[in-house]
Amino acid sequence: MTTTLTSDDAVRFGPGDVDPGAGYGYPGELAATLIAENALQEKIRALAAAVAADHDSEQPPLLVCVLKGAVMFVTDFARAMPIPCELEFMAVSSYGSATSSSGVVRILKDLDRDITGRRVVIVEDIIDSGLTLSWLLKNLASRGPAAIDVVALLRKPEAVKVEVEVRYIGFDIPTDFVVGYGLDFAERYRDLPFVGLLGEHMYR
Ligand SMILES: O=P(O)(O)OC[C@H]1O[C@H](OP(=O)(O)OP(=O)(O)O)[C@H](O)[C@@H]1O
Ligand SMILES: Nc1nc2[nH]cnc2c(=O)[nH]1
Repeated sequence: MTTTLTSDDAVRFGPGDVDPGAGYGYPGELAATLIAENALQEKIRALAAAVAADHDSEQPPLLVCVLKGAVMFVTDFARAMPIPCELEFMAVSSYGSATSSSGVVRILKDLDRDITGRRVVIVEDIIDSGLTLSWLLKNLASRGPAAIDVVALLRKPEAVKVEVEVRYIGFDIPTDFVVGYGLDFAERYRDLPFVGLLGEHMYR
């Protein structure tokens, strides 16, 4: 289910090449496409089928979307699920406007309801250091759910500082800072429909 990508899978472009960020108002800001829109959507359908196969419609999963990064993922994921699911949102932040985790997770918005006895599926865009997810798992586990699983679109295996048990992972990717499809740099680029690499001149 997990596709492993290396730096060689990044489609880099230079002067004279088509710049995929240009059509979205970001000309000259990206260095490469890492995961194209169709590859993302195909993977999301596979992840939704795998999660649905482990649940039954009698006890619909409660998807907990981790804002803001997972917002694009959860909307496509929920619509690809062949069984009913319910949605909740939680906003946490450990990055602020930086490109590495501060390690301090803050709740910016909590869940709106009790999750006691529910089968929770945390929907995350990316596991980088693993600090956010490990904190979130402990926090939600203390609220008495029947089960907690995690579906993450992206993971950076070489950056992980805290090992976390994750059942469903879309892509293992290199450690480069990625943007697009919900992932930002200083709130920009979330609106891109693909995952790309930011040009180094944009943040160094
Ligand atoms: O594994 P980690 O190193 O903890 O990184 C992963 C977290 O970082 C991002 O959130 P961020 O704090 O940037 O907030 P955002 O989703 O609102 O952009 C991302 O959405 C994950 O939640
Ligand atoms: N935009 C973005 N946010 C992150 N949060 C943790 N890792 C990343 C990353 O590579 N890109």
